[in-house]
Amino acid sequence: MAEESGVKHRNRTGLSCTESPHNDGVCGAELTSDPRLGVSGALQIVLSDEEQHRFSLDDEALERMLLQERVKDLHAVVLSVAGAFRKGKSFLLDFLLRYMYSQGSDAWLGGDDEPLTGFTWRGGCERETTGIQAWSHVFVVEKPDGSKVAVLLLDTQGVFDSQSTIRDCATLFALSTMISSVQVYNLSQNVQEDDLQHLQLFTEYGRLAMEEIYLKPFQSLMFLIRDWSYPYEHSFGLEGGNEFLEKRLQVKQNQHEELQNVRKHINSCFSKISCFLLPHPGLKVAINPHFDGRLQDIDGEFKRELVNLVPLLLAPENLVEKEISGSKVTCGDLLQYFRAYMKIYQGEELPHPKSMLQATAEANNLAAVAGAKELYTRSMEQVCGGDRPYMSPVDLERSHEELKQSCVRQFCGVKKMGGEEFCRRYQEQLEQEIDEAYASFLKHNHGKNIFFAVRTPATLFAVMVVMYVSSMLTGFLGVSSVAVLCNLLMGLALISLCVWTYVRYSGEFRELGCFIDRLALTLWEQRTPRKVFSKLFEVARSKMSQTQRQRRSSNNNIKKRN
Ligand SMILES: Nc1nc2c(ncn2[C@@H]2O[C@H](COP(=O)(O)OP(=O)(O)OP(=O)(O)O)[C@@H](O)[C@H]2O)c(=O)[nH]1
Ligand SMILES: [Mg+2]
Repeated sequence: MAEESGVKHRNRTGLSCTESPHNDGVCGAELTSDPRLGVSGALQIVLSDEEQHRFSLDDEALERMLLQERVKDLHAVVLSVAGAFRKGKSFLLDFLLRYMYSQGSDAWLGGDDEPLTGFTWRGGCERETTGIQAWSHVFVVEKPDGSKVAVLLLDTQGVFDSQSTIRDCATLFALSTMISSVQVYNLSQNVQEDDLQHLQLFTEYGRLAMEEIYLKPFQSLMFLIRDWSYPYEHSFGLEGGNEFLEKRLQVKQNQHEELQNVRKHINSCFSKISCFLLPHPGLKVAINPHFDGRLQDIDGEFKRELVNLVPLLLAPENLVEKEISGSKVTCGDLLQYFRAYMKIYQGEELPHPKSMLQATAEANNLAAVAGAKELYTRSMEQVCGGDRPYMSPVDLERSHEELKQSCVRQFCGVKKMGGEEFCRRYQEQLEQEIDEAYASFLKHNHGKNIFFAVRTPATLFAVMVVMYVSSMLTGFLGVSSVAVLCNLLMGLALISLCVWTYVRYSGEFRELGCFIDRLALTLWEQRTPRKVFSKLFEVARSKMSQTQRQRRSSNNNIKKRN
């Protein structure tokens, strides 16, 4: 009977989606036997990978649902319910389904002893819904102006369950907010400051993923406060809710900047914000493990307010069509947006939202790293900065080691959050950054060495001298081809020297200057002039012996002829 700690309410028929003509051709749905709901069901459109903490789109199921002939060209109205887990989101959505299926009947709430079915809901403390589910039946509704719209209902994974990271929660909340035209933010008892802070974080994560930032990136947000216990201050329903929310979201002059920013952010994100205060549904709903959603077990006050709430969201005159960049979106377009947004969240280009402690600990540690590194750079500038003369590398290394140690001591001395293990990672980062800075100081110091400064012109000059002597020698020995080659190389060295001087003087064509420097360095390190010279000498010697041999044989021939 009981699954985990509560009874699941979904009533599967076991029918396959292809067996019925009434199921909109959508597969993957959990089918229900409720005659009101037909054989439609909850369709898992965003699947969550528990281990990898990744989400994926069931593209095929979504395509079959949104590209049905009867809805694909209709403007979409998307209503989603999101918020903390175990707060009655799926339960509420099942009443929304009853309303949609009743087609305007006043008795839409149903009979007293009918179990509540649709999106799976249950009692207990463990989470139920995962990823994002859509009701497989897309409702076609005619608005008072005669236009037809397609209404989609989305149920989302509750945030802050014990298995999801902040990033998972932010991804699902942001995705559902970006896709929906009405987002119901389901809260319990009150609007706490952390509820607002999380809404700020999640909507900012959504805004980041949108290609262009519009003045108001999202449409309608309704704070739905369940188990409202203060009707004597703000009455149940929309009016009391709006009064209450206006007070909560008010930006006051004497408010701390942090509080002001949260409020300004939320106000700036949504075109319309409202609030509805819903009473407690009664103890049977909250704690009876056998409660299956029958109206007879629900408090009258709750039912009265439910009758006011649901038409506010779904009555034809109140339906809000989904708009992206100012134009209304059809079901067909919605599929493309869903795919595009999902891809962004699957990629790695967005920053990862973190828990408050982790973000604060990171900020603490990064600030301490920056402070310690600045101390190192400043001190090293005094030791071997731009205007200081060349310093012996041994002394420089000694200064570096001393400063590094004192900077690490400073880093360890700063009070930081996150614990020892966490801080050690940042200490390692600091040490690495200091070593990199040292490498650059070392290079700079090296550049001040007079010998280093003249290395390129000295090498080129040496090449010129060697080539000059070689060309004289080989010319004298009669190996004119080698002499010409030597002259050519001497000319090239001279041109390189001129170019290098010009680059150093003007600061232009620096790539060319670097190339000449690298060439000179290679010659310098390999002692190539010496090698070239010995090679030339060898070539000249072999040429000489060859000409001597030729001369000898021609002399012999002459002698023979005589
Ligand atoms: N206190 C209280 N409980 C409610 C309310 N509405 C539904 N419940 C109960 O809350 C429990 C959880 O309902 P669900 O609809 O499964 O909750 P959920 O938010 O979808 O939970 P997850 O899918 O795990 O995120 C059920 O036992 C409902 O009977 C409400 O307004 N107040
Ligand atoms: Mg649920």
